Amino acid sequence: MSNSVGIVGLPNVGKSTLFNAITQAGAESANYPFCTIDPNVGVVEVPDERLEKLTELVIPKKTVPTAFQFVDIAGLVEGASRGEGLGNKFLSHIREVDAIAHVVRCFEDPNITHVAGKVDPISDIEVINLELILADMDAVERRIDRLGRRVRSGEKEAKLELDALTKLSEAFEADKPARSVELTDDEREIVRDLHLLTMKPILYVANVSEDGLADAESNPYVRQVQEFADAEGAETVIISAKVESEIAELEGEDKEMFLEELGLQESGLDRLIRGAYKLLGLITYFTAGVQEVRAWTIRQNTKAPQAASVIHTDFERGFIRAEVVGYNDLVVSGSMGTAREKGLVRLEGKEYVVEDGDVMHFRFNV
Ligand SMILES: Nc1ncnc2c1ncn2[C@@H]1O[C@H](COP(=O)(O)OP(=O)(O)OP(=O)(O)O)[C@@H](O)[C@H]1O
Repeated sequence: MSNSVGIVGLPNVGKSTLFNAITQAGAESANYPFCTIDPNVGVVEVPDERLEKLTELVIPKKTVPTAFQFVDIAGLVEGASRGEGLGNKFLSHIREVDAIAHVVRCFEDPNITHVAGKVDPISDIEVINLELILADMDAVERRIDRLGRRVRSGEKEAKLELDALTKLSEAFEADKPARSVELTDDEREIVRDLHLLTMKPILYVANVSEDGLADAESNPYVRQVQEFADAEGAETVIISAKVESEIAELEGEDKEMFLEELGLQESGLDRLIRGAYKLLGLITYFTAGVQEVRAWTIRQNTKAPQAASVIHTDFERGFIRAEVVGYNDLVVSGSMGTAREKGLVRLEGKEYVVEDGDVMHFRFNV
């Protein structure tokens, strides 16, 4: 499963600084076979206190967190949809990611040029969003043109498709993204293969200066970003990319001391990782054996055999049943044995929908 979040934003807003922090703090991609090895891809492990607790309980030889990837998508400038800058190449990179983290400059620095001459988060967001909307509009219009003959000959499916495309096209005309359009499940299915850029879930990353981190909530630029995001039903994560790149160089106690000095509970990167994981619609289940305690990523509403397939396809093919105990039940019990004695370990079949925090053991036969 390749879950990836693309980092986008105008030039000089702090994307590379943030991406460097990600790769510095990042995980060995070798541990995660699904991750791409590419200089523009940074693998991050998902911080999860539950995994630490399970490690204390089971004392395994190894603990492995779950991971996903960020992709650095540099090169978006005004006019990209018309081929300016890296233009279409840039847009095709966004097409491949599952969600978007949009970095917005909320720091002042006279020495760092702003492409538009001044710091103006809403205008920056709108420039990028407009490029994405124009690219989507182009894709939708080309599809509408191709449908023409089939619609005229009265084909019912073509008519349904045209209705969906028209709704999207009207939204684009009003500078609204595809994700704001209400589509039926059927319509959503029909337009899925267009991989519309503005259909992808998005979160905004407000990049503030180091000094501005303490009272970021009162930074008017941050407030503007938050209001914009709220109106779209999107989340905002406030970070200082510069500070994150410093934190990423530290480990253990040094890192904790630095965070304490800054008055932070956890790094902004950890908050961003968690926000992005949620944005992708992902949940975690665990396996907990003496060899290895490990977190695994699945989409919400995944049934047990498909959840098992992220460990190995044989687990899905030969799935018999799963032994399941909820994380809290296991922690309260103190051990798998006690949880079993208390009747908290359930046997579940093929139709079981795995929940976030389930501790699973699969029985299979191939
Ligand atoms: N939070 C911050 N506070 C102060 N300066 C910052 C912050 N984040 C980034 N910078 C500085 O802003 C400058 C531009 O950052 P960066 O190169 O990361 O931008 P970018 O978005 O990757 O630009 P490009 O797309 O042109 O590569 C750098 O000098 C960087 O150190």
